Amino acid sequence: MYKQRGLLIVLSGPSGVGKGTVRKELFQQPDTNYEYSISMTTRSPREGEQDGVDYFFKSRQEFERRISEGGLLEYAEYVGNYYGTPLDYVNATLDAGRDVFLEIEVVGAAQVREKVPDGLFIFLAPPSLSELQVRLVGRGTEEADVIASRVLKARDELEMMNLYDYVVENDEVSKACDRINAIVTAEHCRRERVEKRYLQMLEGE
Ligand SMILES: Nc1nc2c(ncn2[C@@H]2O[C@H](COP(=O)(O)OP(=O)(O)O)[C@@H](O)[C@H]2O)c(=O)[nH]1
Ligand SMILES: Nc1ncnc2c1ncn2[C@@H]1O[C@H](COP(=O)(O)OP(=O)(O)O)[C@@H](O)[C@H]1O
Repeated sequence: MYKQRGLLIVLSGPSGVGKGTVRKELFQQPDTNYEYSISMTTRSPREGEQDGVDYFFKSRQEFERRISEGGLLEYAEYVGNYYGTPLDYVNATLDAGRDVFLEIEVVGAAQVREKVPDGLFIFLAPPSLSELQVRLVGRGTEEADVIASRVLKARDELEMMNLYDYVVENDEVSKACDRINAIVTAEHCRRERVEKRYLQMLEGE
C-alpha cells in the first residue's frame, strides 16, 4: 500500500521574533502531532538548558566531524556558532509517516528548501524591527553588541521572506500558533487530495 511520508514543517525567521516561544507553545498543546527535531549546536548551554532536550551541545571539532560525515540535513554558522539538523532522525521520522518540525534560522532553511522541496516553509515575522529589538533586549540572554549584530542580521533575514510558502506574524503567541496549526491542517488536506487523485489515476490505468 502506498504510504505517504510525513510532512517536513520548517519554522524560520529572525532571531528574537519568537520562534522558540511559539514552538514550545505548539508542543505543549495536547493535539500537536509533529515531532520536534532537536538541533545540534556548538553554542554553550544557557541557564536551564539541557543537553538532548534543548539542543545536542557539541564541540566545534565534533560538529565539523558530523558535517564531513554528511550527518546533517542542513547547518549554518550563526553569530559565531554552528547550528545544524541531524539527518538520521528527520529521515527515520518522515519515513515512519510522522511530521517533523524544524525551528531553524534562514540560511539553514534555504538549504532544506533545496533538499526537501515538498516541505512546508513558514516564516515567522515580527510586527516591526523595533519590536524585534525590544524582544531581544527583553529576553536578556545576550550582551548589547550581540543584540546589535542580531538586529542588523534581521534586516537581511527579512528579505528572504518571499522564499517561504507562508508568512505568519507573531503579534501574539497564541494567535501565531493558531495560524501555524491552520496552515499545517490545510497542507494535510491538500496532500490527501493529491494522493487520492494520484491513486485514482493509477487505478484507472
Ligand atoms: N540552521 C539552523 N539554525 C538553527 C538550528 N537550531 C536553531 N537554529 C537557529 O539558530 C539561531 C540561534 O539560536 P539560539 O542561539 O538558540 O538563539 P535564539 O533562537 O535566538 O534563542 C536561531 O535563529 C535558531 O532558530 C539548526 O539546527 N539549524
Ligand atoms: N508574540 C510575542 N509578544 C511579545 N513577546 C514575545 C512574543 N513571542 C516571543 N516573545 C518574547 O520575545 C523574546 C524572544 O523570543 P524567542 O522565542 O527566544 O525568539 P527566537 O527563538 O526567535 O530567537 C522572548 O523574551 C519571548 O518571551
